[in-house]
Amino acid sequence: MGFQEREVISVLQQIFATADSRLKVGIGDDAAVVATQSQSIITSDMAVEDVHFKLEWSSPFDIGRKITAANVADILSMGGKCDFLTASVALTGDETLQWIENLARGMKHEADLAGALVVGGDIARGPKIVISMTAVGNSSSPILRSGAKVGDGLYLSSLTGWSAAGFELLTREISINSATAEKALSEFSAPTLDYTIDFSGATAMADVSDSVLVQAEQIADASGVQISIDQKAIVQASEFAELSALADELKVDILQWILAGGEDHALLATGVNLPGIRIGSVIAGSGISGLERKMTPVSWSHF
Ligand SMILES: Nc1ncnc2c1ncn2[C@@H]1O[C@H](COP(=O)(O)OP(=O)(O)OP(=O)(O)O)[C@@H](O)[C@H]1O
Ligand SMILES: Cc1ncc(C[n+]2csc(CCOP(=O)(O)O)c2C)c(N)n1
Ligand SMILES: [Mg+2]
Repeated sequence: MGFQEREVISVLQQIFATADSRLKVGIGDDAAVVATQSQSIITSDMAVEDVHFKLEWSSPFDIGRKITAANVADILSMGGKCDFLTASVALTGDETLQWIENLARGMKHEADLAGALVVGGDIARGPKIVISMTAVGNSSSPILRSGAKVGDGLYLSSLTGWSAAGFELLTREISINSATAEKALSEFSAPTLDYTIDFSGATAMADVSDSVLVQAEQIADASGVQISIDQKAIVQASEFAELSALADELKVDILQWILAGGEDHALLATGVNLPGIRIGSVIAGSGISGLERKMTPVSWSHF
């Protein structure tokens, strides 16, 4: 074992140090003390070694970014802003102090982008690395999955499928020297969140963790509507051609990546005249429609 627990805490204390006035008591006591808004949004998300990441595929910095992004995205998808994060980490003991430091630096990097503070966490030994984060955010008018209305459009904040493309390159051990392949690998290792998109006018929203199809179905079910996907509109998206070239090279169905791939953490929203990419419509009925029959997309499922 290359480190002591108190050394790790001391490194974390330095990395997450802040003079932000929202934080009253940070790392070092039994719990953090923070100034919350009158209505908070709370969510948790975890990443498990060999299920969400592999040590040979991703740097500790990217693993830290990815788990933080996954948590922050669940706050953004409620129409909220993320304020605080905690990070509970099981380590095997085979890591170096530097590996742990870089994991924390990745968390801090993404937390900074989100305007959030890492205020605490926990460390324990485990048979594999497991990272569980909790995020606390705020919104005076949260956007739920249940608000989609007939007549709304279905919008993506950015084109999905990049993370699935990176995952495919890694699992098939295909090495392609191009900016497109680089982008896919980078989006898999740590997705770029769409912090600037204004979906405040959305009637319903979810972040794409499992897949566009799974999340669209969740919105349809919660809202009591049908969501019709417009495959022709997806083809018009600005990044489609670039991703399509990579899909052709790998001989895969690009719609499998875009509609059934997960972990992009793009925002999927319904509403009228929203920004982003319009990929469908909300109509009367239930479930998902509009897919060409030949396509039977399978999305990620843990069990
Ligand atoms: N172990 C658990 N205990 C209590 N509630 C849970 C547990 N696991 C999930 N939930 C709740 O179930 C709901 C759906 O969770 P799920 O993790 O599928 O959604 P999500 O956070 O959008 O997805 P993702 O984890 O892929 O980001 C959420 O309200 C979540 O809080
Ligand atoms: C090593 C490795 N194998 C497979 C995958 C793919 N993967 C894991 S979880 C998930 C969906 C979201 O899960 P959650 O709902 O838990 O956030 C996907 C697409 C990966 N990232 N790493
Ligand atoms: Mg979510």
